[in-house]
Amino acid sequence: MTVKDTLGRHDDWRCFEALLTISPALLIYQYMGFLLSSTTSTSTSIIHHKICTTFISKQTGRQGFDQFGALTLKAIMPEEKSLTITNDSNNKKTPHVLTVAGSDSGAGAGVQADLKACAARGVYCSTVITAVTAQNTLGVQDVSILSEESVAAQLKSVLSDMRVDVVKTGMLPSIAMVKILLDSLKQYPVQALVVDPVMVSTSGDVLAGPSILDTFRKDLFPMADIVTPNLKETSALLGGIQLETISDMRSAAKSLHDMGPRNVLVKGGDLPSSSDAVDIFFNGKDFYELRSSRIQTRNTHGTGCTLASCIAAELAKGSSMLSAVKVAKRYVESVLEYSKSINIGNGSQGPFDHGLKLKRSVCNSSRMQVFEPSDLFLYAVTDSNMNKKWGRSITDAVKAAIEGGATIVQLREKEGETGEFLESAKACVEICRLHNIPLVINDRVDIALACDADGVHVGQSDMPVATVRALVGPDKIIGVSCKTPEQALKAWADGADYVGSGGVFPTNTKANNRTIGLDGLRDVCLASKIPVVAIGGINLGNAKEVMELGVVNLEGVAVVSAVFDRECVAAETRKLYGLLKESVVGKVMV
Ligand SMILES: Nc1ncnc2c1ncn2[C@@H]1O[C@H](COP(=O)(O)OP(=O)(O)O)[C@@H](O)[C@H]1O
Ligand SMILES: Cc1ncc(COP(=O)(O)O)c(N)n1
Ligand SMILES: [Mg+2]
Repeated sequence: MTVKDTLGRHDDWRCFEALLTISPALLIYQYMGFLLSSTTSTSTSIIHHKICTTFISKQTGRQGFDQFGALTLKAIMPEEKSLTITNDSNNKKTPHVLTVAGSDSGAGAGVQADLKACAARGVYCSTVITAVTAQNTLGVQDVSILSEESVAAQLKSVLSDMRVDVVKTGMLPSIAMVKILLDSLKQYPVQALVVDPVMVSTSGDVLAGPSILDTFRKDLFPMADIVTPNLKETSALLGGIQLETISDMRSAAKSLHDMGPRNVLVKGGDLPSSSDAVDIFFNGKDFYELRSSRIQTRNTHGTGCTLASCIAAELAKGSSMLSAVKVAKRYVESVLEYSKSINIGNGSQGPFDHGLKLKRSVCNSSRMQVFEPSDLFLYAVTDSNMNKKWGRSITDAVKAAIEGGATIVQLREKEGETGEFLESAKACVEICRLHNIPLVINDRVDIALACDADGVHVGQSDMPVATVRALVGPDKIIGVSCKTPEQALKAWADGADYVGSGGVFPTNTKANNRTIGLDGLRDVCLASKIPVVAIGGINLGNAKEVMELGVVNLEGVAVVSAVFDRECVAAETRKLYGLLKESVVGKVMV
């Protein structure tokens, strides 16, 4: 009987264990053949995984079916040519944290904070909810504890199917729940257990009563890779001791370590005597004083949950404990600093912004509109040499172009220092925002991100569009210079928003650039799936001719010298704008 036959009829892996003792190599051989020749269902792939991990650990003394395990298999069966084992990069496992915690309706702490922290740190997060709290920035208004059966069922659903790397616990409101969790972890071991012994919310409301303390100390802590109590929790766990100094925190970390966890982090967010936020990390051997500046903000609700989730996330990615803790602390400091002035709720403890995104819209500095094809109507592209020649700053050039009617601006600064360029770019962003005109940066994705420009324009030999898109995110504008229909189609497929097509006419700004003429422009426009702006040698003398092509997708013209190599930028831009408006009236699409 082959493994395939057996898998068809049984979901019980114990029969495979028996087979394994008879002929492990044969079984693995058949298993690999099966794996390669069929699409496996979820339940059979769990069985596969178990067979493999058991076999590999028996043979090698190592845990898990990793690249090492795969190589071991190859070593056992070198003659088997069909045994192609995918390498790690193709077979990368998604780091996965399971949080076992309470829900916070205000979404500042609890499961919601855990999900956001893991998402922000690039780790998948599943959830087992232990309680549902009604909570906001004023405090906790209600707590409903879920049934033990429900918690057990949630644990089983996730752990039996989803290959969790790290479990992180938050609110565990009953002794029975702690026991259920520990039983589940015995059945489905994970790489690490991070315990945030949540007892009291920042607002002072009780989330797990004192009766749980003994279970935490005796049952949960010995299983933990790290425990992360705050000062109140540390005091409660140690019989109500006073914690006023960093030296008190050190002794407390030592006493907690004696209860069995492999590492302890005593969090000092609430240490009144310290102007820094100091946490003490103890690994049983060395103490580390982890310091960050104390951010002055009301938005600290959920810092503890976030810190523990971020530690779990870093561990799931493969970090050592100390670096996981350091990264997590730095992350909390950054999000607090970023979110210090965001304003959610009327109470004294606000949530913060894990995704580092809300501030912009709160400050209303971002251009909220999405990109419109009509934005390309009169596209002004700056040139550092021309500005130098006429003795004007980039900001003055941009202001004048906008005054004259430019509908979009691109900073194309091929010379000069990065620091200086960034400062000018930031000033231009402000000007453009004021007038609700999009600002795009040529080539320099780093500058575009640093000044929060509206987009980037890249050439064929600059950074690939798909990479730019991955870096700048879904909401920035990306433009690409294209000479051919093929390039225009690729630009669209890679995630660009518009095409700049040319040079239409010969130009001094790009002396050796091949021109495509009006015919080339028409071909690109007809093939394109995104709007096109014509560029290259366009001026008052020929702009009308370009627009009167009347071809589909052609939305406007881009100009450099025609406006910036002139004494009065605003006046020239205005003339051009008028001309374009005239030619648009009665335009016929081909
Ligand atoms: N105002 C703050 N500025 C910077 N870091 C802070 C601030 N408040 C708390 N932290 C940090 O946030 C983490 C959570 O700490 P703490 O607030 O003490 O825990 P909990 O949220 O469990 O009460 C710790 O690393 C702490 O140092
Ligand atoms: C459901 C739930 N879990 C944990 C906390 C603690 O978070 P914090 O100490 O930041 O208030 C909370 N308030 N609510
Ligand atoms: Mg706190």
